[in-house]
Amino acid sequence: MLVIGLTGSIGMGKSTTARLFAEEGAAVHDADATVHALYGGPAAPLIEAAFPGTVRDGVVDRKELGTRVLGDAAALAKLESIVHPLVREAERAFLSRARDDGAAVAVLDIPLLFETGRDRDVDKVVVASAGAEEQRRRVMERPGMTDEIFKRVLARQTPDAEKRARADAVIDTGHGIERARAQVRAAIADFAGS
Ligand SMILES: CC(C)(COP(=O)(O)OP(=O)(O)OC[C@H]1O[C@@H](n2cnc3c(N)ncnc32)[C@H](O)[C@@H]1O)[C@@H](O)C(=O)NCCC(=O)NCCS
Ligand SMILES: Nc1ncnc2c1ncn2[C@@H]1O[C@H](COP(=O)(O)OP(=O)(O)OP(=O)(O)O)[C@@H](O)[C@H]1O
Repeated sequence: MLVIGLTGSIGMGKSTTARLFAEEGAAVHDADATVHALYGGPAAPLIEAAFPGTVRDGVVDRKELGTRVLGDAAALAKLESIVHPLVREAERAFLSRARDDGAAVAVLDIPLLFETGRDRDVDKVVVASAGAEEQRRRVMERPGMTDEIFKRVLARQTPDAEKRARADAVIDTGHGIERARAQVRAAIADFAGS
């Protein structure tokens, strides 16, 4: 089974690209979605203990948690030390299931793939990317997003140019779905032949 690590900076089209891989038959695991699911279950008591007042009715309030951690490097590091081991465990279980199911291609969608050294754990790295202007436009459309938060998230992420330079394939999400789909197909064909 070929294991692809899919990443991209905030708003660059990772989730959309992951969906395109799924439509080509790949088994796909989404780290952000796993985090969100954990916040409604097993991680909630751990988060409440570390960041009191961020859990309501047993579910982590992500907006409140984001406000607490995105401007505070030490708080974000503490949150990541709680969350990342749980996400890695979920990824291991997913890969084992995908192997048992006979999947030819598995995709791990990991926003912090390079930042956490996970690029070393996968066979190929795919980066979703669009221009900086398009990225800003997409992210600023989101409810509650501010210039300040956007800057802080970017500061924590490996720059897009470096991500692209380190990728085995880049998917351009700035020019519509069909162009991105063709590039996803080309990447799968290229990896299958190498
Ligand atoms: C800060 C939180 C509460 C904000 O939640 P929210 O629903 O608003 O955003 P969401 O989770 O969908 O993330 C959106 C994007 O933000 C960026 N992002 C998320 N976490 C981080 C982080 N620790 N460092 C840098 N960028 C991040 C990624 O590009 C991600 O795709 C949440 O992202 C979180 O709990 N992050 C810590 C866990 C983590 O590191 N997740 C990344 C994948 S394992
Ligand atoms: N190939 C594409 N063509 C047109 N629009 C796209 C394409 N890829 C992504 N988009 C649009 O860009 C926005 C952000 O995409 P998406 O949610 O996939 O990004 P993301 O990288 O997963 O974001 P985040 O880092 O915040 O999780 C969405 O509105 C989506 O519809």
